Amino acid sequence: MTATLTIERLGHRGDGVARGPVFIAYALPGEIVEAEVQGERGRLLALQSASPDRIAPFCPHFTVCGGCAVQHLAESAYRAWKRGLVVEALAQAHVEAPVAELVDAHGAGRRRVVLHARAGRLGFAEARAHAIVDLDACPILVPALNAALPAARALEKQLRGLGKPLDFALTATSTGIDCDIRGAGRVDERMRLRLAELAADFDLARLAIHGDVVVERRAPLVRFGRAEVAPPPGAFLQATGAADEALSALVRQGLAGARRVVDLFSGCGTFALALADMAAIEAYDSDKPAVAALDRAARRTPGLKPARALARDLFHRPLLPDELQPFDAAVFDPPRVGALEQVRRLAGARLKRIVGVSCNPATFARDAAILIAGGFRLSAVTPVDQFRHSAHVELVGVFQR
Ligand SMILES: C[S@@+](CC[C@H](N)C(=O)[O-])C[C@H]1O[C@@H](n2cnc3c(N)ncnc32)[C@H](O)[C@@H]1O
Repeated sequence: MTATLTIERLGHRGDGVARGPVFIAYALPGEIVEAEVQGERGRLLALQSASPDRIAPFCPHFTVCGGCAVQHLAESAYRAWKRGLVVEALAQAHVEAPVAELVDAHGAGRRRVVLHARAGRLGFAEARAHAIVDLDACPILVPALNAALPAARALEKQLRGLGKPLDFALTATSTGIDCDIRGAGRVDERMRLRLAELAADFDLARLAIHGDVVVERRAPLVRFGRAEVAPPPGAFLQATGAADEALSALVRQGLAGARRVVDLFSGCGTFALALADMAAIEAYDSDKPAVAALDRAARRTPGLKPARALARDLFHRPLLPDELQPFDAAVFDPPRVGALEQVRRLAGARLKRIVGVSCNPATFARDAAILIAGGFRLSAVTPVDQFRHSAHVELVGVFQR
C-alpha cells in the first residue's frame, strides 16, 4: 500500500521512523514522504518535503550498497543522532551518566574490511539483500585498501572455479596488506602456489586461507603504544587507526595512576600494550593466536612494565573475585553480546576503577547497571565514531568507587 507519512525520528539503524512505527530507510526526521508500506517497513518512493538537514551523499552506491546507512544527513544532526544512540541505551537501562560529545574517529578511513565475492562480483552486500554491489572503490576505506581491490579480484578470479561464495578479510598494516580468504575450504598445492604468485604480483604482505598462511612475504605489523604486533590472519583490530588511538587515549586517561591492570577481552593487545608503559598488565582473551601475538610483542618491546597474556574463555570461565584481587584496575572490551558473566565477577571484586569499551551501547548499559549495583559510579561515557555513516557506535565508560 502507498502512504504519505511524516517522519518523527531517526531509528537506531538509521531508518526514518513514522508513527506506527513504520521504518523507512533514507528518510529523515521532519520529512513528509510517500512510501510503499508493508507491515513495519516502508520503501521511500518520493519526498514531499525534504529536511533542511538533508545533504547529497558522497558515494554513488549509497542506498544500494549495505555498507553505509547514513550519508544523507548534515554533520551536526548526524553527530547528535549517534550520540543519542548511547544516551538512549543508557536511559533504557536506567543508567545515569554524563555522556560527552561524539569523538570522530574515522581518520583516514577503515583499515580493515571484509569483502564478499559471488559470481565475479566483489564488494559489500546490498542493503537488505544478498546480492553483491560490485565495487571499484569505496570512499570509506583507507587508500591502501582501495589499492588492494585489484589483488582481491585477481585472487577471486583464480578461485572462481571452486564455485564457492568467498569472503576476503583485508587489513592494511604498516608493512602492507594482510589478506585472509574465507569460504574456499582446502585447496591443492598447485592452487596455493598460484595464489602465492599472485600475492607476490600484488606485493601483499601475507596471504592466508581460513587463517592458514599460504605465504608471508613480510610480517604484517600494527603498532600499539610502543609495541609492534604481528596480528594473526583475520584477527580482531579496531576498524580505524584513529579509533585505535582515540579509544586507547580514553582508556589510558580512565586508568591513569593504576599500577596493576587486567585487560579482559584483550585481542592482540590494543589496550594492554598501550597501557604497558604505565602499569603492569595481565591480558585475557579466548583467541589463542591473538594472545600469543600480544605476548610475543610484549616480550620483544624493551622498557615496558611486566605484561603477560593468557588464553581463557571469559564467558564460561570469567576471572573470579579472588583472581581479580591483585589488580587495582580493569579494562574490558567484549564482543557485541557484552560481558555479563565477567562483569558480575568484577562487581563482586575489590577493584576501584574499571574502564569498559563497547561496540554495543545496549549490552554496555546492561553491564553498567550490574557494576553500579555493585557500588560503582559511571563517571564518564564517551561515544566514539569509528564506523562513520553506519549505525554502529563505539563507547568508553569509566567506572569508579
Ligand atoms: C571487541 S574485541 C576487543 C579486542 C581488543 N580489546 C582490541 O581492542 O583490539 C572482542 C574480543 O573478545 C574476544 N572474545 C570473544 N569471545 C570471548 C570469550 N568467550 N572469552 C574471551 N574472549 C573472547 C575476541 O577474541 C576479541 O578479541
